[in-house]
Amino acid sequence: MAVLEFIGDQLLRPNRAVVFGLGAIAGLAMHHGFYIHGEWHVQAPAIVVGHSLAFAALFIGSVSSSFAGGTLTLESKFVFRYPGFAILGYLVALFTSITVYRLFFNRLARAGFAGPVGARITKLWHMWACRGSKNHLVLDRLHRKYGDFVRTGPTEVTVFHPDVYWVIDGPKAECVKSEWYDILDPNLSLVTARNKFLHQTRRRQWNQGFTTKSIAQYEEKILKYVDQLDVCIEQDVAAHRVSDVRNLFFWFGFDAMGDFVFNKPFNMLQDQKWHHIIVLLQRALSLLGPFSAVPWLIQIGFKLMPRVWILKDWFDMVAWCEKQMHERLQVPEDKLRVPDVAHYLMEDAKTNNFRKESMMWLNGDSLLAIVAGSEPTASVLLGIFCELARNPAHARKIYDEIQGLDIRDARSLSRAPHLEAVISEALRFYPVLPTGGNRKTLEHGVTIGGTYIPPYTTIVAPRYSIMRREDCFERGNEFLPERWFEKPEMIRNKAAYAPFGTGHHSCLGRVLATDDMRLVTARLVSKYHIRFPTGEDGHGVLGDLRDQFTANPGQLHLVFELREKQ
Ligand code: HEM
Repeated sequence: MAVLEFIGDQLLRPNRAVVFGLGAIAGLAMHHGFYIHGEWHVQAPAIVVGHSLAFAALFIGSVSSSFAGGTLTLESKFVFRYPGFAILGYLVALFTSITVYRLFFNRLARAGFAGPVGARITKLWHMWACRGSKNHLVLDRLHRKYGDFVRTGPTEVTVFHPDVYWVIDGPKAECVKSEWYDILDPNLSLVTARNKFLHQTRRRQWNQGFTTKSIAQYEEKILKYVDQLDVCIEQDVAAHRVSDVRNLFFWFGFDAMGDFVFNKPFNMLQDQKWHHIIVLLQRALSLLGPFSAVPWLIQIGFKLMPRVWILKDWFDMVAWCEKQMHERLQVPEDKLRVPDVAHYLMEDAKTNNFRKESMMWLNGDSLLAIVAGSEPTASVLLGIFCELARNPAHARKIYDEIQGLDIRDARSLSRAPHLEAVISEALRFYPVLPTGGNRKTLEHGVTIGGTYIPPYTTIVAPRYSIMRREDCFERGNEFLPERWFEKPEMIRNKAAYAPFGTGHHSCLGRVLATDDMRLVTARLVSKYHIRFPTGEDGHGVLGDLRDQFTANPGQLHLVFELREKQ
């Protein structure tokens, strides 16, 4: 059957069925020859551009061939319809093939994993479900509906089984980080390194900045910000003002991080206002709420529309983080009283004569250090103080046990069991990564709690739900620090507890963050009674929490009152 049919002597018109069919064959070939194999998210921008160019070329070719030799050879109404039929055929076949394959034939479909139909077809379903940045609640609902293994994407399973952390991140783990972690491409960073060897090598460099000695040096700096935090609260007390604790803890987190990472505080506690760049950073991070579900869309946005909407904030933030590192590079080392985290990260760049790749690591790691070193601690502190106000008995117990301990020494405070228990419980109840931290199986797949997860499947392990499982934590939906020392039987399965991650990808700032929380909690509890003001019940901290890879908790206002002893 001919592609073009003659009408009259000269004029041609396309055989629509054939043109449509040819397009459809191309669509099926693209799906089965290319897209079905391997990862394409990083190439997504090139795919969009390539397709746009190819479609445009079809139209241009059609127009120019219609006027071959200066005379019209194609019937005019078909000049645009002709390529249109081909493109339609291509797209219909491509998307139908993708849908049918994902619904009935891919590995997860054949293995019979249950999940919402929309999620089985496309992750755009998930993006829409997360438009309010409440992925932790979206997944929690799916858990209740479908059980411990839920298909939440064409090639994604969300696992609520407590063994998941050990399987995906333990010493024998046969998983890598998922596509999400290419978010900083082309920059490199420790947390986003998907290649195990590269990750290990970079982690060794980071480790040098987290030895017992360097942590002790950072803590000395941090004490200054505990003092400043206290001054802010004193001022609120003197003015009979309610304290905006969310602001205070975030300012504390960023000021302390600025100092121990870049030797450069943001002075937010001192000025009692947000630094404009931190506002920008928080706005930029908010795009991770809905878009984390769709790494290919993030790549398209970042690479094709970097100056549009909130994406501009993201790139301004990245540029600013890089600038901090570059400015830090200019500071002579002998000017530093004690080395900061940047000092250790720059070692590699110096050794390699600031080669391009070393600078890419520095750029990516500056963003990692800024985000990881600030917000997580602030958000758990918010949880701790919300619970202390809700149940003053915890504050009373902490107050009693820290008498006789040095509240400016985190090691000394580690001997206060109720304080330790409150921190452990806050890390469980207010997880810093409510759902983030996806991994991907390799060629052999993995087995979790008796269920086989096929090769090349993304595994999501939502801490928010797993750390509340009733079969792992008795009365898991309640904040009960007692389970961590007086009533160990209330912890039924400790495998479910992984606030700092597990194994070789676990948090490097664990000791530092825990010490920060000890120092702040002990200082404020030793000096103040804490209560909710009228109309506040602390509900907003979790209720308004936005899951943007890291948790962004809601507002909290508290009244601090000086203890009589003062
Ligand atoms: C309460 C506070 C914190 C919690 C709960 C926490 C939790 C975590 C978790 C769960 C991960 C794994 C992320 C992933 O798998 O993608 C992680 C990674 C990391 N955290 Fe933290 N974090 C906290 C504070 C800090 C602080 C203060 C720092 C200091 C800079 C820090 C530095 C890092 C780094 C460098 C990594 C990447 C480790 C790697 O990939 O090898 N964290 N954190």
